[in-house]
Amino acid sequence: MKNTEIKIVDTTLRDGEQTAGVVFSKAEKLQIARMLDEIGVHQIEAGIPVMGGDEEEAIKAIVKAGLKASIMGWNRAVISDIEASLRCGVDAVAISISTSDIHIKYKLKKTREWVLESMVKATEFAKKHGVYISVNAEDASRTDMDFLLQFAKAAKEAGADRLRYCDTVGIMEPFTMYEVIKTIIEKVGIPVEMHTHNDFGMATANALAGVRAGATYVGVTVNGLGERAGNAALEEVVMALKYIYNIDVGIKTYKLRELSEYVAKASQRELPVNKAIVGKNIFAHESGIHADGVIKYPKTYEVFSPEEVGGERQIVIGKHSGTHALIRKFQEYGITLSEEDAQELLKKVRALAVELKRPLFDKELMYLYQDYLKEKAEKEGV
Ligand SMILES: CC(=O)SCCNC(=O)CCNC(=O)[C@H](O)C(C)(C)COP(=O)(O)OP(=O)(O)OC[C@H]1O[C@@H](n2cnc3c(N)ncnc32)[C@H](O)[C@@H]1OP(=O)(O)O
Ligand SMILES: O=C(O)CCC(=O)C(=O)O
Repeated sequence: MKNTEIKIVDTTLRDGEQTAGVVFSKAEKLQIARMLDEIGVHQIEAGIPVMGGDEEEAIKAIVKAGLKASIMGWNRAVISDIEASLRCGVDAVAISISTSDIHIKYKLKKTREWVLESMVKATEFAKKHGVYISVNAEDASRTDMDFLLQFAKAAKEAGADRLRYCDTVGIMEPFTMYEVIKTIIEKVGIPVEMHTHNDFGMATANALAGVRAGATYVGVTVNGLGERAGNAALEEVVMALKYIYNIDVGIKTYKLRELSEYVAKASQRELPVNKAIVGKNIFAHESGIHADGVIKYPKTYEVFSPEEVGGERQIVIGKHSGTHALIRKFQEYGITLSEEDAQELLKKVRALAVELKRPLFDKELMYLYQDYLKEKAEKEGV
């Protein structure tokens, strides 16, 4: 597949900020938009203009920043929402409406006909104003397939440039996702964006399944922020496309860690140390067999190098270490350990790591080494 075919649509500033309790300041929104633009995302969903106030000001500031990325405003299928987007000067609008019967009946309290009519009216209105249009089928994954196809066809006829398939409650799994997206593309012939949620931990897998079926846009958020369990994470999707599907979407991946750390701080949602791709510990190796392998040839236990995502490798000395890692650690300090010294010292390392319930700092290793030398000298009667 050609690399340029898949486009990344980032919604950190819309769905990401909808994470319960998260608020970005206007300055943070602008800075995140700049960083997203800098790493090369195709489109930034900047927020919800109809909210007015700070949100509207932030979106206007992002538009004025003159970024390379397309700037999208999110809207309900409501004309006044779209008018608010147009006032912000965005070049793209998302027009969203629920398509599942459960949403239509219990949330909107309307009918399928009303949904079609509202979407078509809103799309035709936006089309007249010359903006790019994504029509979003909210709760698409719980929507009757015949109705979803009818909705997608009507969106295309009304002038939509793409359909956003929303797995709103994260209920899909990759095998079904593949079939559904393939059917939409074959039967309607409209470009599809994947918008997946992580309620069952499958947001990234579902997004990839959609790409495999022919979707050409992937909606993501930095660090997987978003409603409830969040959305497919930008860093995961980009790296998985590259290393699992061999699709390079042209993102400057060496800046991912910096972006993730900024968003973690601005959102006050700390990055777990084992967070895929950008966690602090994902290139940390303690186990003897792993550390030995990585010292000899990093690809034995690393799919890509830490530098590629702005991270760094650490060889951690702790309970599970082996002699190869220990010898190498002491080499960093100009100390050559014999095999026998390393074996003996390792016993002390293990005992102390168990006592402290953590790996050891370099300073602690040096103290252990000094103790070991003293004991050895005493034994030898020196
Ligand atoms: C799955 C998602 O992420 S959808 C995006 C969700 N994001 C947000 O809600 C964040 C921003 N939201 C807001 O600021 C407000 O909810 C606003 C400005 C959009 C609307 O505010 P209010 O007018 O006060 O309405 P409120 O939010 O309480 O209720 C939503 C109304 O929109 C209707 N609605 C919901 N979705 C849609 C839609 N896609 N298209 C048309 N109408 C919709 C609801 O049925 C309800 O209408 P009702 O008043 O006739 O019952
Ligand atoms: O993206 C949309 O327009 C729908 C709202 C959403 O975020 C979702 O359904 O998950």
